[in-house]
Amino acid sequence: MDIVVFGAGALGSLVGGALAGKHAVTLVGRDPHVARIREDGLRISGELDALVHPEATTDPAGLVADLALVTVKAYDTAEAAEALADGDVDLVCSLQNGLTEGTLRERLGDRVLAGTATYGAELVDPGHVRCTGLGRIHVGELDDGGSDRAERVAAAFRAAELDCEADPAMARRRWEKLAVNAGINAVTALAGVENGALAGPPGARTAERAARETARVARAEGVDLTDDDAVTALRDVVDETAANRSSMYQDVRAGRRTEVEAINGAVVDLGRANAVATPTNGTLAELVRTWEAARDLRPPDAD
Ligand SMILES: NC(=O)c1ccc[n+]([C@@H]2O[C@H](COP(=O)([O-])OP(=O)(O)OC[C@H]3O[C@@H](n4cnc5c(N)ncnc54)[C@H](O)[C@@H]3O)[C@@H](O)[C@H]2O)c1
Ligand SMILES: CC(C)(CO)[C@@H](O)C(=O)[O-]
Repeated sequence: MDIVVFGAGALGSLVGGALAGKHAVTLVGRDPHVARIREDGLRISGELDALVHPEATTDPAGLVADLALVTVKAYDTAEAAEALADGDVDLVCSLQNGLTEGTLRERLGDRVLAGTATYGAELVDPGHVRCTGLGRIHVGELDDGGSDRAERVAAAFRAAELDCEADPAMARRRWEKLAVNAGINAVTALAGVENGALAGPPGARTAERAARETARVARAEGVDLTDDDAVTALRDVVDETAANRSSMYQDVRAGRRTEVEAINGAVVDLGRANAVATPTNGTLAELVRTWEAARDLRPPDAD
């Protein structure tokens, strides 16, 4: 399978590098990471160990592939969609956090599949990505139901020894992951703590309120996710990733823009559209925005 990975950062390099052992993979990213891959190959260390030589480019024009994986940060999704629309890709699958498939579908139509990834990846140096945790990838139709194309994508991932399954209930899975991110990411980023700090009060209270709010919005959007489902998923991830720093915590520590708009912000926006109150998500979003604004990390048109 010819695969383009659009957004060769931590997750894109890990997944794209793993796929490169079995498929024709082109990583689309930026220098110096791309330059080093072109020179010396891509080193994968940590829970996975490989040295692979995928194609790598900084040029997003004219991409042709059977499958394009989108692994840019949520706030770069529209740009990725534009670039892919100018190319010739048969299928697109996001592995991003947050609700980004709508932005992709606006530009790319029904070529877009939904995806979630719980592998942990960290870019160590240009040309070197570390797998910080094995996980699972789920792919499927945005509007639920199984499909041959989702099964084909999952089989391609499994052929490269990635843990992947096609999920006929991706809407529920995407919202469950959103509830987990809405609960963990902002609280750990603002409090400066690893995920395990949310195993009990006081952090658990705020995290679980945010997760319950997200479940209520999910149900208003027609997705069958109970408050208990959301809290159980949150508690399981807190337990499984107790020693991890969430991606938003890592972004804040590095002084980078966060994905708060695609996580807590998206919950608030969709809550408003469905007349569902989301006070905890609203407060978390405003606090992270305050941090971003103090460092000029917010886009000029942001409210
Ligand atoms: N890192 C993880 O462990 C992990 C796990 C699960 C989900 N995710 C999600 O995956 C997504 C990516 O996360 P990440 O940690 O890999 O972020 P990252 O910042 O390491 O990678 C994104 C990469 O995309 C590149 N990029 C953005 N726009 C581009 C463009 N127009 N052309 C070329 N390159 C472009 C950036 O330069 C960057 O290297 C996020 O939504 C994140 O929440 C990450
Ligand atoms: C599941 C998760 C919250 C674990 O840290 C991860 O999605 C992240 O860090 O964004």
